[in-house]
Order: sequence, then C-alpha cells, then structure tokens
Amino acid sequence: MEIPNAHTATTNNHRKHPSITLLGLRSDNHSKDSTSHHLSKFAYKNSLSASRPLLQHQYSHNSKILSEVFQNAKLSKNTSVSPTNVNQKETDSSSMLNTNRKQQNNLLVTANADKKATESKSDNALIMEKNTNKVENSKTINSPLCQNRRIVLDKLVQPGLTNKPTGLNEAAVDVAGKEESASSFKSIVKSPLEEKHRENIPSQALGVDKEPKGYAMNEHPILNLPANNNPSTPPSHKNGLGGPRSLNASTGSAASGILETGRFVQPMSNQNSRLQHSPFRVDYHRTNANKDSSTFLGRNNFFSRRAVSPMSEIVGMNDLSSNMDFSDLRSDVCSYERSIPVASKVASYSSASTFRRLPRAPGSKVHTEGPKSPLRPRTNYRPLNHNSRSGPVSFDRVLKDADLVMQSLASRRQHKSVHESKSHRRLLKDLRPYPPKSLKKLSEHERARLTAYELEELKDFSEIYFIGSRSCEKVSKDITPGCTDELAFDDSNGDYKVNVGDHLFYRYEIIDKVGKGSFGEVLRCIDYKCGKLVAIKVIRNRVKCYDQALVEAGILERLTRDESFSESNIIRYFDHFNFRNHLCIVTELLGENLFEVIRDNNYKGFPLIIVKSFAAQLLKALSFLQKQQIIHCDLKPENLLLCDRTNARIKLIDFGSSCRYNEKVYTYLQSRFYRAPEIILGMPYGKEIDIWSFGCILAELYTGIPLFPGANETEQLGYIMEVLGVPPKELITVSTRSKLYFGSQGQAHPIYNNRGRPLIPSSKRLDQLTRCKNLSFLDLISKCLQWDPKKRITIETAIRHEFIIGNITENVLQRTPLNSPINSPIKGASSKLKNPVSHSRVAHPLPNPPLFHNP
Ligand SMILES: Nc1ncnc2c1ncn2[C@@H]1O[C@H](COP(=O)(O)OP(=O)(O)OP(=O)(O)O)[C@@H](O)[C@H]1O
Repeated sequence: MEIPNAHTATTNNHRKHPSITLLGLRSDNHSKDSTSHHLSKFAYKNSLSASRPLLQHQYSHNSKILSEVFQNAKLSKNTSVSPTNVNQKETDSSSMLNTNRKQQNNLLVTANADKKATESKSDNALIMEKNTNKVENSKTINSPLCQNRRIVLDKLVQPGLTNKPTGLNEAAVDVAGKEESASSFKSIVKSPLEEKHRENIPSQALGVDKEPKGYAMNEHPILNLPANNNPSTPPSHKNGLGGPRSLNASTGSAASGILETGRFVQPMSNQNSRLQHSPFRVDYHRTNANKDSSTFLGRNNFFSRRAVSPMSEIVGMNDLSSNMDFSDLRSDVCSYERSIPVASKVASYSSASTFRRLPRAPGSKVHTEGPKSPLRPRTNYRPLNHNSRSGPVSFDRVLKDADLVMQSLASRRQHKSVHESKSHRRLLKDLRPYPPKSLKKLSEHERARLTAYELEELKDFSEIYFIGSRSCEKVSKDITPGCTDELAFDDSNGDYKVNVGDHLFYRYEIIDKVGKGSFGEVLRCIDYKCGKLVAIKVIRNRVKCYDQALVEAGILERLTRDESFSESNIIRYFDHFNFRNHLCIVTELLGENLFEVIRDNNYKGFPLIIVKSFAAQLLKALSFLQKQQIIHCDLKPENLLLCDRTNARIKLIDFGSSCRYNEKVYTYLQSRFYRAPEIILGMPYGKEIDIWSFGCILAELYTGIPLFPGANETEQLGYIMEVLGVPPKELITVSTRSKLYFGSQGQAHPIYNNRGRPLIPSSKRLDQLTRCKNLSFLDLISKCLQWDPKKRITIETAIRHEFIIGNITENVLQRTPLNSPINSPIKGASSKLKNPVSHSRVAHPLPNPPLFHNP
C-alpha cells in the first residue's frame, strides 16, 4: 500500500472524528498490511530508544509519516525537514494550562513567598525563581515524584533550609566553596596524559558530576596580584624559540616547563596562591618522553572529542560521543597544502582537494569528488550579479544572494528528499489545533489505553490533547502509581527514556530525536494544542542541568518578548514545563546545525558568499543580544541552525551558558575551540568573548575545520599564539593564569600539540590557515581575533565592515592553495582586491602584523 493513500484515508477518518483521531483511536485496518510493515521497518531502523518495540504496526499515523520522513532524511544524511512551512504564528500555548496550574498549586507558591520576598536577588535568581514557580505550578502537589523535585527546588530557593544558595550566583559560589574545602589542592594541575584520559572517560566515572568545574568570579582579584617579576623584559614575539624560550626542551630546562592544566575548580581569588604553593604542582616538560606519552594514547590521540560547552562540564555532563580530532586535521592541512601543485584544481571555493586524504569522521558520508559533491557549485558559477561595485550592499541583498547560492547547492541533494518534502507538506496541511479533553470525558477505549501510572497522573491535568499513539510503548508502562523513584523515567545518564509515539505532557507527540547536547535531548514533536511542529529540549534529570535550563528558559522568554525579536535571528521560544522531573523547553523547530552540514560534506567549508550571509545574520543576532545586555558565551557552529535547507537563513540557539553583562557567574566558559584568550588566561571578560568566537566561526565556516583546534587549554593557547604571537605584556601581567603559560619575563613556555608538533608563536598566518585570498574577509577575522578585548572590533563596526557590506567578486571565491613557504606574501593578491588599503600594501596586505606577519 502506498503511504500517501494510507495517509489520505486516515486523514479523512480524522476529519470525521477529530477527537478520536486526536487521541490515537484510529482505524486498525492497516495494522497488518504492507504499509504498516514498511513503516515499522522505518521505525525500527530509527531506533530512537533501545526499549522501543520492534513491531509498531499500530503506530500513530502522524508518527509513522513523520518517522519515515525523518528517517529518510537521516539515511540520506542530507538534512532535517524544514520547519519553515510550519505556521510559526506565535500562540500563547501555555495560557490555558497555566491558568489551571495556578489554580491547583497556589499553595506551593505562597509557601516560599515570604522568604523570597525578603531576599535581594540577582536577575538570574529572579528568573530561576519565577520559572521555578511556573514549573512548580505545572506539577501536582500529591505526586511523590513531584514532591521530591519540589524539595530539591525548595532547597535551592531557601538557603536557610540546607545552607544551599538562593540563586545561581550563590550556587556557583557554593560549588566553588565546596570544592575549596573538599578537594583542596587536587585537580588544579593535570598532566596532559591525565587530561587526555579525563576527556575519554565519562564524566560521571571521574566524579565531575560531584565536583563541577566552574568557579565563581570574584570582584577583580587579578588587579591585586603582584606585578610580573621583570615586567620590563618584553616577551619575544618574533621567534617562538628565541630569547628565554630557546631553552632546550629536550634537556627539560626548568624554565621551559609547561604547566598543563586541568580545569579550574577554585575560586578565582585563590587561583594564584594555589598554583604557587600547591604541593601537587607539576611542571610538565615536553620532552621526547612526553611525546611518547602522546603516542601511548593511540587512537584516542587521533579521535578525540570536539570541544563542548564548559557548562556541560560544570553540570557534569560532558560525555558526548567523540568527533574528529581537528588538531590532526589542521596539521595535516598545513603539511599537505605545501605539497599541492600550484596549478591544482582551484575552480571552486571548495577545499576538497585539501581534505580528500583525511580520514572520515565517524558516520560521515563518503566523500565524492567532482560534480556530485553537493556543495560544489557549477564551474561557471557567478553568484553575484551586482553590476555596480560602488556603494555598500544591503543586508537583504546579502541574504538573497546567499539564498540563491544555497538553493543551487541544495538542489543537488534534494532528489533524496522529494518524498520527505511531499509527506511533510501533507502532514503539515493536516495539522491543526485540537480542543482539549478532561479525564472524565475520555472514552472507555481511551481510558483502556492509559497505564495505571497515567491514570493517577492525569488527575492533575485538566487539559488532555494527546495520550500517546495506539501502539507506542509507553515509558510509564511499568511504573507503579505513586512511585517515588525520581529516576524511574530516566536512563543511566539521566535522560528521559524517549519512545516515539508517546506523549509529552499529554499534549505533544514525540516524532523523532533531532539533536543531543550535554543538557539533554532535542525532540521533534507535534503540538496538538497549537497544531504545529515544535522542538522540545528535554533536559536531563540532574539538579544542575535543571537549574541551568531554567535560566536558559528565562533568557529565551525575555528575548522573545522584545518587540524587535522577529528580526533577531534568534530561536523562537514558546513555552517550558516540567514533566516527570524533566524540564522541557519548547521552541520553534529548525534544521541542521552548521557543524552537521560541514561534517556531512566531509569537512568542506561554505562558499564565501554564504559565509558572508551567515556572518551578517550572526552579527544581527549579537547586536540584538547586546541590546538586551546578554553575552551568549557559547557561540559555535553547532549552535547555528539552518532554518531551511534551501536557503541560507540561520538562527542562534542554546542560551544555556548565557549571562547578563552584570551577572557573570562563571569564568570557565565557551567551547574550547572558540574560547577567548581572556577566559583561558583568567581575566575579567565581557561581551567581547562573543566577538572572538565569531571570528573563529567565520574562519571555520569557510575552511570546514576549526581555526584553533586545541585538545586542551594549553594547546588552545598554543594554536592562538601560532597566529597572533605572544600576548602583550600588559595582558600577561593581569592574567591570573599567566604562570601556567608564561615565564617570569613574559616569555611563552614551549607548547606542543598532541602529535608532538611545536606550536611556535607567530609561525602561521591567517591567510595560510584559511587558504583565503579575500582580504576583507581576513581583515574582519583578524579584527575579531585581537588579544586585547578592548581592541577587538565592535559589533556595530563589524556590521559595517567591508566584508559584510562590500561586494564579493568571483575571483575571490576561488580558494588557491598556498604552496608558498610560510610567511611569504600572497603573490598578486593586491590586483584582485577591492580593499583600498591592500592595494597600496602588497607586502603587508593588512595592517595587522601578528596575523599577517612577514618578517
Ligand atoms: N529548535 C531546534 N530545532 C532543531 N534542532 C535543534 C533545535 N534545538 C537544538 N537542536 C539540535 O540539538 C542540538 C543540541 O541542542 P542544544 O545546543 O540546545 O543542547 P545543549 O545540551 O545545550 O548542547 P551543548 O552541549 O552545546 O550545551 C543542536 O546542536 C541542534 O543540532
């Protein structure tokens, strides 16, 4: 049987009996036919949950269609279904439920009100408190599970009860304080080996769940530090091995020791003294023996995890699966690029020839060269049709140009998704809001399908929209009513046991899993109340994750309320609720993240015109955040999601690490590859850290690989210094962590990457690493990548930068391999450039010596 027919038949049935259809009471006629077999095959392959039944022949029809659709998408490794056709009109989806929640649980809110009122709270604390109340209101007073959760939350909001903090700020201080007393000197310093092992061992096994890695930021402890021993001695910028750094590493000279660090776990004010006096301090010399230790790490050395948000370590959840080791990719690129003949095929922007030899990332598609490559444009490709080169290009124009290119590129991989889009469209057509039911109004059939636990649970739900598809295996199947086990619905990681077809909150139908982060899983769901597809981030059942997610929901809520939000390129928030001890954040459904797009294309970057469009949109989002005085703190390609596969529109997600300007709780922030130097060096930070990440992302979007792929913080700094040289003395002086990386004279300790290659300051140029000849592009990146946050380009200036508002001509879309020796000038580049500065300065094309240093 053809799926469309089945769908149509069922759809007609739905129309006749909407309420029956809504609750999954659909015709069983198809239960044993080939369609159901076909669909159950998809559902089985989908393997969303290990506990899911193999036969799902009575699957919810919507689930079936969508599961198939999205499975197809997954199998073809193309992209996820676009949400843009969904009616995005914002609905106050929570109003009815909230009314009911309030009526049910005013008691709980009032219980804590007095104490809360007397406390002066930070904004974050207020957000958390508000959200806590909101979540509390959505729960039943009688449920034992919810009682337990409430106890936890009460502890958080009532310091008097258990000496627990009032809000997040205090929570961080408390955490740091606990660590200070409990772990004393331990874990300040770790050898690289230890760090490596730590990265490959689940965080729980190492107890990081109990010993979070964040530490509170004190007022300005670094300003009280003694000055450097000999501040008058300038650091060596020109040669990585010059001056004091020329000490022979192989002899293990004490002065050249590298202090390989683990994560900070101490309050900042104690960092310095701890480091100086800790008996556990390890001066790690990178000798041959140390290189051997890298070899010892074997495959782990090659495949290590992609940097994740440190917030995941703070909450003790950094056990994501491994990804490509980009340091290897990067060094291979560096060595390979010199062996590429000058006349190699450079007909496109693609860096395929560079990366062809590199190993595939686990699960990535086999790379096909030539015209089949989805991101390879036609050779006669002329994306830009600006005839006039004078005057700035409007933001809309940039978007339209990029959309055109994206359409042309996406069309090559669309044949696999024809079915997907048809089914998707059909399903969306049939989606509409459904009226709620109460428990009393459920029919006998419907009641028969409820588990004992659900019957009990439903007493607290006055609005029921969906009770699960007919054949789904309900996660509450084996749970006894009144069960007090808080983890009854969770797997060993604390993730909710997701079953396709099951309901969430008796309102959403789980269709598919679209993403996973350190905080939980993101599910694609149908919202039966509003009749649309949504994404729901189901947060892990861990107190720290839960609290952090409350802050995220609060920030998203506040951002969405702003009147200029619709043009902000930030994900739209709908609602959040607590279901079975899991905080769930409902947002609009988006497409793939940019890292996935690059990965699926074998780590090839985007054409410059698309990078330009992404840059403009991200700057718009950052500008909006700046208006709201929010620092995102975790910018990376994984957090930039395509709205639709056929255009180049993106939105920014994941505000789990974000903070307001005046509420900087953590000093250990940002995913490592995109981490600003002030964070690595332990200095006060501000919104400029986002600009740093922005610069790193720009380069990565173009090349396909991270610009600074450090396997640990020391390496990270090493990679940065390779391009930027040694940081200015003033910064080293105020850095609380300077002793880890620099000698008393401000000279950098030798640093080797995890393959033993020395990372020599000022030995690489940005144009070499990016293999890009567009000087306006390089100029923008270089202005983002400044040691001194104050010297970094501002968002306003970046929006008006030549790269964003200027034209891009075809010749600069070409990516010529650099076969010239390191530090040689870019031959003939000036004749192709529009940048007036560069026309007159061939030898030093850009006014930024460290990045374009040419001794
Ligand atoms: N609204 C959405 N639509 C589609 N996919 C999404 C959506 N939100 C998140 N995802 C996917 O899920 C992934 C994880 O989401 P998110 O970054 O919010 O989780 P996290 O736990 O905060 O991750 P991290 O480990 O970076 O902190 C994203 O990279 C993205 O691919």
